[in-house]
Order: sequence, then C-alpha cells, then structure tokens
Amino acid sequence: SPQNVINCIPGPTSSSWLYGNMLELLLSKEYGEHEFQWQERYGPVYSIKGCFGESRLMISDPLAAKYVLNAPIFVFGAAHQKSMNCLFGFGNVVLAQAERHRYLRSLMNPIFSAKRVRASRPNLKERGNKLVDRLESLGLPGNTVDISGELHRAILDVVGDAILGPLPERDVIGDLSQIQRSVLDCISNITKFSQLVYAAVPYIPEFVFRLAMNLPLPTMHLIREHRRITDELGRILVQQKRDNEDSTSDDEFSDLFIRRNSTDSDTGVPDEQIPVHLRTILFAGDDTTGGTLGWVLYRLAQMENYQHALREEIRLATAKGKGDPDYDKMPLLNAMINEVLRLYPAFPLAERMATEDCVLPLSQPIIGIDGSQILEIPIKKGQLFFVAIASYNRLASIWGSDALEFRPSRWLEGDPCKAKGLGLGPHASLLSFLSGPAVCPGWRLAILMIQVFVTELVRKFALSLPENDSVRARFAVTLVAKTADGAPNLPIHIETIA
Ligand code: HEM
Repeated sequence: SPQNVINCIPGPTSSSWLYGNMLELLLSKEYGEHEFQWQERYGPVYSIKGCFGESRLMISDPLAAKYVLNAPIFVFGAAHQKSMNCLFGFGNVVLAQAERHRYLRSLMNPIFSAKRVRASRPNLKERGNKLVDRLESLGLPGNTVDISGELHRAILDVVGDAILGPLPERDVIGDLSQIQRSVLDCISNITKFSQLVYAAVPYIPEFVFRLAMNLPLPTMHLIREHRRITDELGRILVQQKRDNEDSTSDDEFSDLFIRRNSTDSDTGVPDEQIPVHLRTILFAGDDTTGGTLGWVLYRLAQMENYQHALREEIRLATAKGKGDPDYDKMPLLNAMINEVLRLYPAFPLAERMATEDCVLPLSQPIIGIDGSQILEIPIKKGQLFFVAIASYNRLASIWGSDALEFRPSRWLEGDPCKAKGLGLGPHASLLSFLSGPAVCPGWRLAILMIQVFVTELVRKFALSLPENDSVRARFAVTLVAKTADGAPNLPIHIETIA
C-alpha cells in the first residue's frame, strides 16, 4: 500500500516527536549542515519528520521535482497558505490555482518580459550610480559596515520603477522598504517555539486567524502598517489610471492589472485586489534579490584576486566610447552570479502538499529500508513535500563531484550542468527561480539588477572581509546572512578606489 512504500523510504531518524527533524533542517548554525549530508547519505528522495510526527518527503531528484512543480494537484501546505494570506491578502498569485493562476500570470509576465527588462538598463544604471553616491554620502567607504539595508532599498526602488512607474508619491518606497525589512525580521525570526506555533497553524480556524490580525502585538502592528502603506499605493495607482484612461501600453502593471473602467470585468482585477498584487510583487522581489546581491559582494570580498580580475573585466566593458556594457558578455561577472545563485538560492525549500493521490516518478530507483527496490512512489492525498532547491543545486549527478564547493570558475569551463535533459529552471539549469507554472516571473529582472549593481559597486569600491568575519547563511524564510551572534548582518569593508 502507499503508506507501506512511504514507510520504507530511508531518511534520518528523529529523536523528538515534537520537532521531528525540523530543528536540524531549519535551525542549523549554517543552512544545510544536516540537509546536504542527508542527501549524500540517502540520495535525492528521502523521508524526514515534521513537527508532531508528520511525514515529509525531501525531494531534489530532477524528475520527481519536475512532477511536483508541474502537476496541478500540488499546493502550499496549510500553514504557508494562512501566513501568505495574512501577509499579502486573499487572492494573491502565489496561492492562486489553475485557471486563476494562469490568468494572473498572464497579467504579470509581460511586466517582466525579456524586452521590457532589457529596456530598463539605463534606468537601472542610474539607480546603481545613485546607490554608489548614497554609500559615499553616508561616509561608508573606509569602514566595515553592513550595507544590505542600502542594497535592499535600491532594489525596491528598481522593482518600484518596474511596476509603479513614475508615481508622484514615490517617497513612500523608502517607508515601504523599512517596513518590509521589519516585517521580514519578525516573521523570519525562527526559533524552536515559533516552529511549534507554525506547525499548529493549520489547526487554528481561519476566523481566529483573521481576528489575530487585530491583536496589539508588534508583528501584527507591522503587518497592518505594511498593509496601510501598500493599500495607499494601490489607491493612488488606480486613481492615476482612471485619470489617464487613454494612455495604454501592453506591458505596464497599471494597464494590465487595473480595469480600464470600474465596471469592466473582462480585463484586469477589481480595484480592491490591486494592493494584494502590489504587496506580493514588491515583497517577492526585494528580499530575494537583495539577499543574493549581498552574497555576491560577500564572496567577492573574500576572493580578492577574483575581484581584481572582475574589476578589469568591468573596466574594459565600461571603457569610454563603448556605450552601455553588454552584461551578458561579462564571463567573470556571470560566473560569480551563477555560482551564488547555485549555492545561496534565496528560497532553499519550496513546500508543497498533494491534494490527490498520485504516483511520484523517480529518475533513479531508491533502495527501501527493507532492501526492496522502489521505482516510483505512490503518494496519498495530504502528503507534504519539500522541493529541496538548495539540495538540487548541489547534486553531484548534475554538477559533478565538487558540487558542494563554491567555485565560480566552473562556469568558465563550459556548461557545468552535467546531466543533459534533467536540468530544471529558467536560467543555467538552476532551480533557484523554481520551474514550472509557478516559476519566478522576476528572474530576468533579478539577474539584471545584480549584474548592474555589482558592476557599479565593484567599479567604485574595493571590498574585503573583516578579520573576525563570522557570516553564515541561515534559514529565515529566505536565506539570510547572519553573524555568529545570530543577528542579520553582513559586515564588509569598503574602500573607495583611487
Ligand atoms: C534572486 C532573486 C530571486 C529569486 C532567487 C527568486 C525565487 C523565487 C522562487 C523560488 C519562487 C517560487 C516560490 C514557490 O512557489 O515556492 C518565486 C516566486 C515569485 N517571485 Fe521570485 N525570486 C527572485 C526575484 C524576484 C523578483 C525581482 C520579482 C519581482 C519583482 C519576483 C517575483 C516573484 C513572484 C510574484 C513570485 C510568485 C509567482 C507565482 O506564484 O506564480 N521574484 N521567486
């Protein structure tokens, strides 16, 4: 029976019914400490325990992951669903399914098309220059500082440019950046206790959950404030669209999402839903891209020779009279970005739950704990999965025997993806932006933002790590850089280049 097969799948033991393996998975000193060893030991599909004895499958097997990410019967688990509705509001694209999801993505995808992203280069470069100026005006060069707050702010400005356009009230973005940071710090402060609360969330009735929104707790206050600001942005945007009904384009948020007139039901979404989509996109784009950019700078600070070579590449690409650099033709820049995307995927785990019985295909058989050979896995409705993005990006069967090693030069030696046909994802066979219908719509913009910001920063500043560097990647919904004391912090020494 399906249950027998699941029970036969190997995996680490857990000593606690209460926590299962979740503390090792989510609270390790460095993300993946246990997970990557489990993968070495048990292979690309294994079984772990969630809190309260719940069964979960970790999957990085490309065929199994592809199935889970493409078949329409997989949804987020109940705790994720409740928290995302709480943060973004009901009707958000992340939880939308089937027809509705396709519709929302058809509105969203043109905003992030290759053509539109390419056209945003000059604006991005200006944003990059502004970031450099701002770091200088704050007097940061010459010091060892955490510049991630400034990076996030600059990224949110670009995402704001992409979806809000030239709004007169753009000052709001500064407040929004701060509040997004604070909300994220609150919800991502993962502790033993918060793990249990999270595991209990599915059992809390929806109406109680909604009432909890109004509690006078700091997190709820922040979430309400975040809503207030984004509701206001949405209102301004709708008003502006109505005042300008004759100007239309086929790739702007306000033209795609906002109905041409308030009674039209064929186009866009109702006015009251606009803030939900604003919140989702502004949130999804900021933390992920900001975190990835931070890791690129961190690794460059650590690899000073590589940084020198990259600076030379940048100097040649940006030499006077050459026009704007073609960022895709800068091998050292892209090798570093790809290697960071590979080993520091902003979302290391994508949770999914089966809503129907199904059969999970495998690209290679598993040996069950009773010695039997398992060629495919019958799954019962309700089964929870983690699509282990960070583990997939480290599979030796795809990336070679040195898959665990951070080595940007692998990208300079031909295609590092060794398993043709099994690679997933929209970029470089990496799963970092996911794959399938829910693939990250912002991936091209994210890469361009990182390319441009790294170019502008490395051109102007020399980066190095302080002697007492203790930065580790920790799990906090996304991967967050934290120092040994556990504080979110990415101290890098920056010096202006003479
Ligand atoms: C390095 C940067 C980024 C990474 C690694 C990343 C990664 C991801 C991943 C893994 C997902 C799927 C999550 C899941 O379904 O479990 C996702 C979804 C999403 N991302 Fe990104 N993302 C990045 C940047 C961006 C940017 C810049 C934007 C927009 C400005 C964006 C907007 C979204 C949205 C709206 C979704 C939900 C899509 C859907 O559910 O259909 N992301 N991203």
